[in-house]
Amino acid sequence: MIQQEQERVITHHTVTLGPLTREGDAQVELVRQDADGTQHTRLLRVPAGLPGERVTIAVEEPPPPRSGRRSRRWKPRPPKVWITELHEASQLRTIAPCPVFGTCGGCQLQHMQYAAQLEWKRDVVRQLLQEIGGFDNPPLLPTVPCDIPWHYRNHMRFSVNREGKPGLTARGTHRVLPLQECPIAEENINRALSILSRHENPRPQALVRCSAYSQQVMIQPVPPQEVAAQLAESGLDLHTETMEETLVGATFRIRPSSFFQTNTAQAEKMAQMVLSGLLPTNDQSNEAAQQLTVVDAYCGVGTFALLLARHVGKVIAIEESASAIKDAQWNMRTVENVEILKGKVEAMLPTLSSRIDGLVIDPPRAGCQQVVLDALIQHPVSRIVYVSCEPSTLARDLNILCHLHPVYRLRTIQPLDMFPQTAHIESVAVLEHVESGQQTEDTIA
Ligand SMILES: C[S@@+](CC[C@H](N)C(=O)[O-])C[C@H]1O[C@@H](n2cnc3c(N)ncnc32)[C@H](O)[C@@H]1O
Repeated sequence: MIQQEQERVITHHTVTLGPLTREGDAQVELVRQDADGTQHTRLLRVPAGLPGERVTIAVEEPPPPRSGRRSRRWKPRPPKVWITELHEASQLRTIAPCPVFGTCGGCQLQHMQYAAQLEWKRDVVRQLLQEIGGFDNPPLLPTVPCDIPWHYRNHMRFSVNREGKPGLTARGTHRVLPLQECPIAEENINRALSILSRHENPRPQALVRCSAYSQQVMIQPVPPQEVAAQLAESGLDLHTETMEETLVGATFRIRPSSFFQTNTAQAEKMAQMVLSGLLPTNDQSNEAAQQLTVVDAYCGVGTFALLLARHVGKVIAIEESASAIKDAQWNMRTVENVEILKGKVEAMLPTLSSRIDGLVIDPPRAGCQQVVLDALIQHPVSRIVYVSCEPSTLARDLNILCHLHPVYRLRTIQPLDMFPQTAHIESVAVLEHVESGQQTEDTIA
């Protein structure tokens, strides 16, 4: 069936959905036959679908470029696809609570039962470790669940539309869906959002951060007095330049542009995983830990550095962002055994790796640069905890450290669900140095 509205060309197809892509969409192959019998197969991604489901989908072709406006950088957009009818639902399906789920670019998995999300994330990590990492049987532990997989985000960056209303953008577009609440944002962010959405906000964005343990919220740009008064009336403690968050009993100061883990409850579990991955566990463990020098590479505001400093002899923390460094210096102001280095990990770590006992490394999605991996291969470190927000680059780096140069053994790898309802996957891998001649078989410790 073809429906034409002005320039919109929409076709409908009844199909059975295939596996989920890494981005959390269901794949489907559409086969079209030409008059001469030639078959054309087209791979489409269906948001809010699940493997095995029988559905009717609508496919809207992207508009052609306006004549004369085609630049050299123009690329055809993928078609917009959505489910119009669900004929046979998967047993893993649940009702997505958000009215804009499927259209909004924020979440991809609200329609999937939470236990199935955890299992899917583990399977993705396993597959990437096998295909990219070269691990036949990786020591993969179950995904650590988020105890309450809703209202967990302590940081939202809302886009603001022409009318000044904040919201999130629709998938694959810059179109703002104005929102008064979001089911994955912390309740205090939603409270602030509902107030902001009654006013005209400056474009292009409104950043809202909150604490999981207090009424502090930080909003940028700084709201005008009238809005600030309404925020205060609703019980929120408005901060504009810095705010504080608590993690494993320590207080961290955070500026608007500094990185801080987005899910405070899961960050607590992650911090414990980092500590148990790096600290010795024998009878003399306290004394032994006091002898260690460890590096916190890509340290942000110093989360792991501050917690490690309670246990080890010395921590060296490396970070390039000026804003995060200022926060880290404040966070570590009373701690004497942490040295904070401002600069790039790729410039600093090679000068340090020969004299350290442990390393926690938490790079951005792109993973570690080759020069960082080279330094860890040339001067092996006894224990490494690699925290990753992108399992494909983690698998690539583990392949280099454990197989291409078999210097480390992968002891454990564990996904940790930092981002429920979305396709983002965080993992923590623990590596240990293998002396030459020892076997490098991967183990679950
Ligand atoms: C994923 S965050 C980790 C932060 C910290 N470990 C935490 O748990 O809060 C990555 C951090 O690395 C910093 N960064 C990115 N590239 C860097 C580089 N080449 N050298 C040093 N720091 C970098 C970013 O500014 C950011 O603070």
